[in-house]
Amino acid sequence: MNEDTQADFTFNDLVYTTLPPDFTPDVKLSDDPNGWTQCLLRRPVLNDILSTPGFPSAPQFPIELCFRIGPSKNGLGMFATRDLSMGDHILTERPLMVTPTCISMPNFARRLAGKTDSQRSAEILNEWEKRFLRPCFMRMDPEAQAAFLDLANSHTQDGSGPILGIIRTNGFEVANVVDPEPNGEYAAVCKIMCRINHSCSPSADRLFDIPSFSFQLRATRSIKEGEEIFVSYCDVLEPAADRQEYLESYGIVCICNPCLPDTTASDQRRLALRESINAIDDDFEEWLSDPLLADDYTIKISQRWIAVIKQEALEASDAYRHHLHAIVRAYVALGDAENAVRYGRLLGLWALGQSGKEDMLRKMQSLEYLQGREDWGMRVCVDHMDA
Ligand SMILES: C[S@@+](CC[C@H](N)C(=O)[O-])C[C@H]1O[C@@H](n2cnc3c(N)ncnc32)[C@H](O)[C@@H]1O
Repeated sequence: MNEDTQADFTFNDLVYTTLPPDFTPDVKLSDDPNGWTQCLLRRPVLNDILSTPGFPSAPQFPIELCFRIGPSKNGLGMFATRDLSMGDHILTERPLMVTPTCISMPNFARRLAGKTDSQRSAEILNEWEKRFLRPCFMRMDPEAQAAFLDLANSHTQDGSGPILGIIRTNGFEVANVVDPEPNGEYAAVCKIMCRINHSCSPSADRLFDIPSFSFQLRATRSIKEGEEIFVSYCDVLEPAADRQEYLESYGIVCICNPCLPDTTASDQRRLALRESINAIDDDFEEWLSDPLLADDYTIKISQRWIAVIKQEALEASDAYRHHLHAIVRAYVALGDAENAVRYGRLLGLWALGQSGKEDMLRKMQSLEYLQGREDWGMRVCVDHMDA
């Protein structure tokens, strides 16, 4: 890549840029094993990224290769090549491209007056491709362009150009790169991570680390050698019909287990699970202040919900974190060292899977930390027969 194609250029408030910045002449994308990302960003977002503490830093890679990409029920997919446990690091990857999911075109909109809906839609898609996405694509190294064009495209019949079609099929939300204004989300396309298929009971999750400008993929539950690894493209606690509506943008008719008819029982479990989160704090306060309630009152409640989470294979969902935390909090309040550490470790592994950071795991499985909390031993154990 040479300096001409590396230099930033702006279009209205949008900036075409290469991250992390590197202006070394004659350096090719393939010369750096971590690669670069071609980005189209609004100026405030770019400024936020550039001023993030630690940016730019080298990505942290897994110790060994533990997956392969191969044929699946849904085109290519990712498969484990060894047994994996919750929190295990599967992949680190810098995206090929990051672009906004929504672009306002106020001047262009005037040209659409008097056209039919389908004409308007075709012209908007064409403008988006030509004016906004193609310049970003043209900044890529030829190898990156080839890898990008090799990705799946489920939008070949709806008027999307090839670049937009590939972004719509593969784009993963970059959760922590967001404009302050409405519709300010961004989508990232990666060479390897975009081969992972969707499941409404996923086994892995991805997180984006701004300082290294890379995704990390981690297991959210045990995965057996040879098993396909899935992430979720949607909110897994939504009912099946709502999930399906969202998944249509990826060109997916989901056929994973919880989406197979009849979905009523699974929908009810997921809805109840979502609502269970709201009751956790009230149950805990009630338990703390009522010595007549059994010592394991809130623990049993959360354990029952964790059984539902396992039944639906939803360990990746936030509901798992909430219920693990509720159990840790109860054991801490009871001053039960063995169980506080046991569940603290599970909570730490969950957090590792979501954040890629080991410090939470170290903290949550440390008895010293748990005993140092102000709520340690807070609930006075009473003999219920005498109470
Ligand atoms: C991000 S790509 C995943 C990798 C893709 N299978 C490939 O061959 O490159 C998304 C596409 O994979 C397919 N896909 C992924 N998950 C699916 C699922 N649960 N059900 C049906 N199709 C799925 C759809 O064609 C979707 O448009």
